[in-house]
Amino acid sequence: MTKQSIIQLNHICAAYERKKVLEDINLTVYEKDFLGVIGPNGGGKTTLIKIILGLLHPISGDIRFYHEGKEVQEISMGYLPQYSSIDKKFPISVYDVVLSGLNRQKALLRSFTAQQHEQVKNVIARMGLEGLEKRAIGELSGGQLQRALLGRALVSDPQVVILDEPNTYIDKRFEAKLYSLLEEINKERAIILVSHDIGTVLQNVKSIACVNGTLDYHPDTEIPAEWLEEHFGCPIELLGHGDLPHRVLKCHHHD
Ligand SMILES: Nc1ncnc2c1ncn2[C@@H]1O[C@H](COP(=O)(O)OP(=O)(O)OP(=O)(O)O)[C@@H](O)[C@H]1O
Repeated sequence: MTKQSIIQLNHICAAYERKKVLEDINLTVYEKDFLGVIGPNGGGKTTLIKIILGLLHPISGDIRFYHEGKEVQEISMGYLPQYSSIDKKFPISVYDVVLSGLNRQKALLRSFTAQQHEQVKNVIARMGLEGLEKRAIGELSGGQLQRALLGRALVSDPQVVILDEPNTYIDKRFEAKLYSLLEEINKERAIILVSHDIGTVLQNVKSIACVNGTLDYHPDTEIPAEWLEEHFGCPIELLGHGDLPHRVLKCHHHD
């Protein structure tokens, strides 16, 4: 069976004022894909996500969306932003954070429907946040906040879930659970995962986009060690995941 594309980026260039950040990017995301986006600091990973989400317009190139093989205007996307971009002091409860994930589906000037409130309750239960519905986000642990925001990303039942650096929420206990939850979610929808943590990415994703101004796509998790060394400029620990898990510690010297 051929894989159906859902997102296609063609020759995308992106810039902030005059500074070019992404150059001639081509990328296809497939149905039920699990795409890892890796790359060094400032390489343009978040910019790529902003382009996909429509939050930033490319200076050239185009982005197309597909549903069941047909081109459509847009597809539904859920987004978990970077921890550093969250205003933890914002006075909003867990329930309202999750509910805000349905804003785009709410009819203008209408209240949320009973069914939408039911969706919120179901997601809160799935995220293990029952009992915390009324708690302000500023009073949550990193892991609880992450689950509330993941609930917000999932509540609309989107076709793609995009997670920007989910491992910066600093809750090691939840991390293993997060990845088994993502595996579950991936049975029904595509996931795009941005992360610095190459080992975790390689263990969990199906395909990889290496971003550093330009984009190198790998349809599997075999990334040439040369790319990692050249673009990260520091020793990289690779965690293999064949039949026998193994670690390869790449070591090199700076001049
Ligand atoms: N709003 C902005 N205005 C101007 N420059 C920006 C803006 N956002 C990002 N940049 C610059 O664009 C480049 C790419 O940033 P981006 O956040 O996409 O990289 P990243 O790979 O996600 O980095 P990190 O891993 O640190 O999150 C960086 O040099 C950054 O300083």
